[in-house]
Amino acid sequence: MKVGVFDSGLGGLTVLKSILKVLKNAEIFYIADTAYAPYGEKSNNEILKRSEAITKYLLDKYKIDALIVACNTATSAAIKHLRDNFSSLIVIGTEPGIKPAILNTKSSNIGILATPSTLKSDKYQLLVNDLSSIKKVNLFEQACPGLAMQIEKGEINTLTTYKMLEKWLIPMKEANVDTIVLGCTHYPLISQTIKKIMGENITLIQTGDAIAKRLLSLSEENGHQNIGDLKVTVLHTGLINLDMIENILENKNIEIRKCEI
Ligand SMILES: N[C@H](CCC(=O)O)C(=O)O
Repeated sequence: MKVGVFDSGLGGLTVLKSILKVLKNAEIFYIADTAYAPYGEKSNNEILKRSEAITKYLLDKYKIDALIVACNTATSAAIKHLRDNFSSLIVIGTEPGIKPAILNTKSSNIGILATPSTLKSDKYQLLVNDLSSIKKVNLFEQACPGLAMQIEKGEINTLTTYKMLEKWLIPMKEANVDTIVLGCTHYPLISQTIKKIMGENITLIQTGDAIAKRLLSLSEENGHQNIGDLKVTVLHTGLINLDMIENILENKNIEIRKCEI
């Protein structure tokens, strides 16, 4: 079983980490498209072109069987196109976990942190409309320009990141938000900073484990035997913070190298 995973940079490693907990007997190729990051401040068309180029690369070079779009922004811009054009692949995307947030909230006030592109997308709007019948809730949507790049630089705990978040989170805190959807795969990496501002009782929703579970079940339906070793290669198109990779994946045995796409 060969699995391709991609994101604009380090964020998708939060999804990869969940996959590493459940998947065996597979080779995983992770693309951090840092030469084109951030995706969240680019046009739909640019994101779609990159998503297509990366998928072609993974298919031609590594003959992947499954593709995980470990990025909410690329999922909103390109998932339909990828499914239509690469029909031989299992394609799994990443969407903001609004449903688990609705099921979790007691105050009925939910915060959504995501990139500007994700929040502007039709796909996001459709998701919100679809879920609105479950329960009446107030959504506090906040686009976070610049935040993914702070994380790429390794600024997880710095004062600049704290101040950035404080400006966006204080209004949520004042509105009695008890659940926040981390609608960008980079944001679980700053969970601690978010908790410092919102308090330890805040529930933060991320979807890595659900994606990993779905990958395993679709793979097994296709005959995958989940016993054996796992090999991971991280490829990056531009510069990348190596310390961050080690911190996120906790020094798992992985190969890291640059690639041209
Ligand atoms: N990690 C990506 C986007 C970060 C970026 O703006 O590049 C996401 O889930 O939306």
